[in-house]
Amino acid sequence: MTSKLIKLDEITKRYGYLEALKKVSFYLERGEFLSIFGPNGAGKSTLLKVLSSQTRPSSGQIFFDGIKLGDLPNDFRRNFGVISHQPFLYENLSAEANLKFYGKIYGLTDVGRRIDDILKKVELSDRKDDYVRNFSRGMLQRLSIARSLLHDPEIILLDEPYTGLDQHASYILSNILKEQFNHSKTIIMVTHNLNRGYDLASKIAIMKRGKIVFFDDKVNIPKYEFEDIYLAKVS
Ligand SMILES: Nc1ncnc2c1ncn2[C@@H]1O[C@H](COP(=O)(O)OP(=O)(O)OP(=O)(O)O)[C@@H](O)[C@H]1O
Repeated sequence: MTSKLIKLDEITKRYGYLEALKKVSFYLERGEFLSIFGPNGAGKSTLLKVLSSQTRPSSGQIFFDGIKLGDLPNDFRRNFGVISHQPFLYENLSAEANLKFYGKIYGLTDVGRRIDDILKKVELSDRKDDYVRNFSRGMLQRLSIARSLLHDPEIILLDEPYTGLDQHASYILSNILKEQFNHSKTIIMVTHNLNRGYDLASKIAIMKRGKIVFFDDKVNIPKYEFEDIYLAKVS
């Protein structure tokens, strides 16, 4: 086992003539929390999609634990929890039925206990029998967080997870992410919220026009300087 849990080697992603990612390289060790910032269109979501195998890179290699993505067994995807713009929930099922469905896909044996625990964490226990079609946007997002963490994944990828969450729900999510980080999960989060992203992270990346233009340990970046660094890198 290598300490480099995730390694990207010159990842390029083209959509026609547009290069959404241009030779992106970095690595993360197990248990790190990387926050990725950058303006609209910088390639942040594309990077997460490539990492979660939702789209293939045009060139370059991704390694997990030293093994090429293409050489990993199919069930390797179980190691991922992905929170993206799509909730991946069935509107005509209750919250609990949705989670049971995912529990079955992941072959979880203790699904009842896990569902109770995770619904408690996202504060939806009292709505577990309600149809998802009647959920507000923030409740959908909370259930989507519950769905993505139900199988206790090693690697958590989040694309703007605070979108649609009110202050209390944002607080709940931050606490869940801190807990996951304390349990040595490896986390990559794309966010426009400099403050929150900085506070949670152990590493910081800034992207611009498909390139990583800044990548460093948070300990090297005083918080009071971070906004200036960000603005200088993206302008
Ligand atoms: N499926 C696609 N087909 C064609 N172009 C795409 C596709 N997905 C993304 N792009 C383009 O790739 C570039 C990077 O998009 P991406 O969504 O990765 O940016 P982003 O940094 O996540 O932006 P935002 O902050 O607005 O979410 C953009 O120019 C976008 O228009």
